[in-house]
Amino acid sequence: MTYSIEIDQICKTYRGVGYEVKALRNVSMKINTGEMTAVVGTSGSGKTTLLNILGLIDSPDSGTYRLGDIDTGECTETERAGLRNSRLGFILQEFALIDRYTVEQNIKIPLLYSNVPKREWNMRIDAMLDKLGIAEKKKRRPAELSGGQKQRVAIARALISQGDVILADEPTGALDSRTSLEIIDLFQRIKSENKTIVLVTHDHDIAAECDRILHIEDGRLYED
Ligand SMILES: Nc1ncnc2c1ncn2[C@@H]1O[C@H](COP(=O)(O)OP(=O)(O)OP(=O)(O)O)[C@@H](O)[C@H]1O
Repeated sequence: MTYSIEIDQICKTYRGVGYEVKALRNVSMKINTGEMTAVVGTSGSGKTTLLNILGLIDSPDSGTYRLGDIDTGECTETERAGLRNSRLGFILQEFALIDRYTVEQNIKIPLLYSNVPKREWNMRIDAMLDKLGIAEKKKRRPAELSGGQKQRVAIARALISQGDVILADEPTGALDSRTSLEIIDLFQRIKSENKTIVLVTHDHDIAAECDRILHIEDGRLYED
């Protein structure tokens, strides 16, 4: 059986002059394709560190991480960048949109680093805008959008390269509770297209909408 994500005995320690922080301690988990998993934990417990490792932004000190059938520890930096662009979609804290770009330009960014032929870009962007219900905002800039609309743009940007694993850091953190639930509904729709979603959240109501809840405490992972 191949899991979408399989990590085994991952450790990560941050070291500097006079300090050492064990951010992840022997973390193991398997996530199936099409599962929506919440990672919850208090501030400083290791959630972002885990997400950065899953996103191939950072590497563990020890342990293995398989993305589908690929052992990422065996990959070169170029191969990791290739996986980031083709397999993964990121939704970062506070949307992380570029203010001076329009909605369309923001969504286009991952395509610049992908293998998607240029002639397909406009069609893909329009289809994605339609799907997320923000087609009329195409030429607007982030400052002209509501929080929920900004988050939809961030989700569109994460989905545009058609990666199969979506990693989201506090995707509802900046939204009121009604808009948060709308965004979670959207995730559930995305999930039904066989995407694997891992989201970090402080919000237990949001976590409760996921298929699984993983808790991190002081760098250790527990499942409900
Ligand atoms: N670059 C770094 N250098 C040193 N220590 C770090 C670094 N990044 C994170 N840490 C430490 O590692 C631990 C885990 O941090 P991490 O950002 O993963 O937590 P988190 O659960 O995402 O927290 P929050 O919910 O506040 O974002 C914390 O103690 C943090 O201070």
